Amino acid sequence: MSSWRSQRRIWDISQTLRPGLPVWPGDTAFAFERTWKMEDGSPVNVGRMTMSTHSGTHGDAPLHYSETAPDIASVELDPYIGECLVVDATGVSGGSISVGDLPHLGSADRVLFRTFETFPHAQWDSGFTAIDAETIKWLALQGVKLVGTDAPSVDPQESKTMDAHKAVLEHDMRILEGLVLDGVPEGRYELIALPLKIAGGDAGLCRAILRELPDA
Ligand SMILES: N[C@@H](CC(=O)c1ccccc1NC=O)C(=O)O
Ligand SMILES: [Zn+2]
Ligand SMILES: [Zn+2]
Repeated sequence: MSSWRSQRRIWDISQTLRPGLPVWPGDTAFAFERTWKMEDGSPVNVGRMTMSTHSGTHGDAPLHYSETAPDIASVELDPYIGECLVVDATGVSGGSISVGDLPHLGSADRVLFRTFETFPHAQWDSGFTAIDAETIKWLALQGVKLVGTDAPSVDPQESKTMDAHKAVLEHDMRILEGLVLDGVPEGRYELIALPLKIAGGDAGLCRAILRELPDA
């Protein structure tokens, strides 16, 4: 084992940003180009990205669903680092996770839902599993501060009322979307998923990981 590799297993639960990355219908396509090239005599290679704030694995800012709420540069970082519970919701039918679909959670500050058996890296899946607003409210009452999902949104794609996001706002919770949880067993992990500090940002790209908890 490499000397620098920690003893605690790490799961990279982030999408790879790349040209052709499936994005929300009508949203900005991901693009990457090199603007300074060593092959052209530049001392370094430098790239430029064009992307939506909601591309790939990201954290929503409250500003995304409320005009007067904080941007992603202003949110506290505590929700994005700490123990979390991964819940297997791949068996949920009916389009969204209801309270009845939840297992016994025990105490959990952060809950991540795995809705895909296999994450759709190559194509957009508009029929993704959302989360009922009632489920968000129930989680908040259990003390949950952050809800994550491998789906591109906590609301259904066709939602205009954004009820799940509004429930998150009501309870001042935080959201991670576009996680990749394939092969991650249900259970408790350390979550590290800090959103980029973007002034005025309605969301922030994350490099999200799960790490085995230290031996109790
Ligand atoms: N990840 C986003 C998805 C989303 O709602 C969205 C993303 C880009 C453009 C429009 C969107 N939503 C509604 O029109 C979300 O926070 O749910
Ligand atoms: Zn989002
Ligand atoms: Zn969202």
